Amino acid sequence: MEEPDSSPNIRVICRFRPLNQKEKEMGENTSIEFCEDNKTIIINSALENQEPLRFNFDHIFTPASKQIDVYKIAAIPTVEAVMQGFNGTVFAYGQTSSGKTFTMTGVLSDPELMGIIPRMVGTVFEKISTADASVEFSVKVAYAEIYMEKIKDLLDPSKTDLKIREDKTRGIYIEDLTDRYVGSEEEVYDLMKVGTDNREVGYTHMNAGSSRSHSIFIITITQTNAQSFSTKSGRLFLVDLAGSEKIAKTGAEGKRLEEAKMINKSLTALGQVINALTDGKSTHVPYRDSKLTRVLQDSLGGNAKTSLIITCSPSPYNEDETVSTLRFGIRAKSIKNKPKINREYTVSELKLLLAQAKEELEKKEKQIKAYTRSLEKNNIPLPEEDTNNSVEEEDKKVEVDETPSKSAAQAEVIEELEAVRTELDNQNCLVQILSDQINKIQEERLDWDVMKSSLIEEKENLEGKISEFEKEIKLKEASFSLLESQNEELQRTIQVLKQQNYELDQMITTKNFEVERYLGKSKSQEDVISDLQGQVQAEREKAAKILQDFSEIQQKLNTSSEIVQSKEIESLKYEKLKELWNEEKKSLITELQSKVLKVTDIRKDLDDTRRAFKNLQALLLESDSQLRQKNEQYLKNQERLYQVLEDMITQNTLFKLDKQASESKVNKFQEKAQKLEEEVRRYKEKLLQAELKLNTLDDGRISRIPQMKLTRNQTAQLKRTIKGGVKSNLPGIHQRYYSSIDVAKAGKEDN
Ligand SMILES: Nc1ncnc2c1ncn2[C@@H]1O[C@H](COP(=O)(O)OP(=O)(O)OP(=O)(O)O)[C@@H](O)[C@H]1O
Repeated sequence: MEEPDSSPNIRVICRFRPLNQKEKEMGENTSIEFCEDNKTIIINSALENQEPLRFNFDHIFTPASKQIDVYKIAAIPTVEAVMQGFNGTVFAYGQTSSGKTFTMTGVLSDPELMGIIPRMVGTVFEKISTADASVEFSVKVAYAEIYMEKIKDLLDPSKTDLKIREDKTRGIYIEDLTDRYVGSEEEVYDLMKVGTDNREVGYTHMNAGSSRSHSIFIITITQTNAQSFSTKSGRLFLVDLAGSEKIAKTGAEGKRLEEAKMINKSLTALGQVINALTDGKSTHVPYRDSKLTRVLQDSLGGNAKTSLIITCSPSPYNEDETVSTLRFGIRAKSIKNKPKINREYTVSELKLLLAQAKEELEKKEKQIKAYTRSLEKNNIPLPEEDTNNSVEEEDKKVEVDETPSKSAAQAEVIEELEAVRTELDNQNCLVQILSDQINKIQEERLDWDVMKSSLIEEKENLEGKISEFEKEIKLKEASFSLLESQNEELQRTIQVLKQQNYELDQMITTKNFEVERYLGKSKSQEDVISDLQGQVQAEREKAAKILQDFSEIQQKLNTSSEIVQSKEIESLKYEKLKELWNEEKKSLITELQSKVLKVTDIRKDLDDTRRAFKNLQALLLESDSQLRQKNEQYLKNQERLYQVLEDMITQNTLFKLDKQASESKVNKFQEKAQKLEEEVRRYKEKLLQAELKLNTLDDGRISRIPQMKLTRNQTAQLKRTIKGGVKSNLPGIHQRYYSSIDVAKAGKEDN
């Protein structure tokens, strides 16, 4: 068994067809050199001065390759992946008449020449027949074509302009496209025949049976495990593109010309999508530029494992087209897809997810409680719970979210829960950072408060000291002015005493002069002189007394001047001290003001932080209530799922009963059919005998019995399942000859 492809890249396989009759007539030389590694080719151009071109692909098939080999390499990994629940695409691209339809469909009636599509169908049913009996499969088939930019349903040609839609569970799909349940490969071949007959095919100068449309054959395989009810669903896209052509070369005109233009336009859009996906700089991929690229959106860069088969002609006559096809393949090789298994969860898987979610919820609740405690510890009030919160709205939202697939809804809820959880984690982190900050700020604030009160105390002390100083200064100023006035008084007294001293000196001098004059004039006057001398003596004593008083006053005056001087020095010192203190006071006031400003800032910060903290708390509570609501919703969903499970079990039992009844009916019908066949055989024998008789009697007047033309029954489409390990009841393609459903172009001759 081939291993499914694990690379996300598109696999590109190149196939060269043999030279056709027309090409052989132009010469059998080929410019293609196939290397032994089966991955490289060199094109030795017929043009002069043209360097050989080298191309490398995942595999290259020579013109001698067999259909089975192409199938093994190009398609088996894809069908394996589809059976595992991946989406898979195989599409063929190439010049007109290069062998796309031969590779994709081939000759249905010939086991050797049949192409990829019938072989894949065979593999699907083979895999179902060997699968575990506990797995139930349903296989659906749809067939569409894009012709002149319109999508036509090939299984119901009345649907001619179908629309492309996209949704979460189905991805990109064609709306209203007939999807038929099939139970065997033969049923699929029948539908292929119906579709191929409805396809736009026409004669061109290059290909007598040229496909004028892009065809898309879709097989959807859904597997349900009957025990766990888990489902996987893989969609297989098998695309046969219309061939690109040079209009001048194909000589298209009229309707063919219009078709060719439209084909080339959509292939150009395909090239542009591939360029945008691979050039590494495009921000937009123009999938919507054509129906083809929109339908192939998941296959190109999306959810699918894709193989591209590029088909080429080996003739030098088609060298340009071959090189351009090879370049297309090289570009497509670097497209990276994102394939994933399309599955739905089982009840037990959902239960496990629910248990995990509950565990998460409990963890969150514990965290919330811890935060609430820490908030209370920090004296931060808890915001009031908003009980009016729109539970109804949330319920509605969940209901709307409930898409057709329950598992998708569960997955979405889980995803949302996960998102809420991450958000909560982030918020908790923030809350932690903020509460740390708040604690730090509160500590700082306490320090500031202590500092502030010590500063205020210091300020008050200083102010007290200042007023004491001022009082002292006032006292000293008063005593100083008193001293000054005393000083002035003393000065005045000194002046008076000096004046008196001077007058006394004058008087003594005058008296002395008189005495000397008197002594010189007469001795008799000695008595008078001694009297006068006594007077002088008395006057002298008086003067001496006055002088003594004066020197005492002088002394006093000196001491008071000294006192005044020392007072003056003291006053100067005090002035200096006052000045210094004023400066210090100023700087202290400035410092105090800046500290007060800082405290205000901190208070503001604290208020902001508190506000942010409150908001976070609100968010936390909101998230908490959302989580609780989600949990409730989960439980509701779980109940609903149990209900669905019970319904399904009941249905299953009913189905089994129905099946038994149907089987017995079928047996009865088969018995009846056998009897009828027996009767028909008898009638045929009788008829033959009668014809023989008639022939002997025939005179030419008896007309022939008209032949009955059988038409295929259009059965109503009920879901049909095939049990794993059960072989389809019709013979396989290898045992049956399909003369009536050969592909229109099978074995046709080229022009
Ligand atoms: N590998 C091959 N071996 C033998 N015959 C082939 C091979 N590939 C193509 N042919 C024949 O070449 C002819 C053209 O092939 P086909 O119709 O598959 O081309 P195409 O690419 O689908 O053309 P268009 O784009 O015009 O529909 C057919 O008759 C087909 O049988």
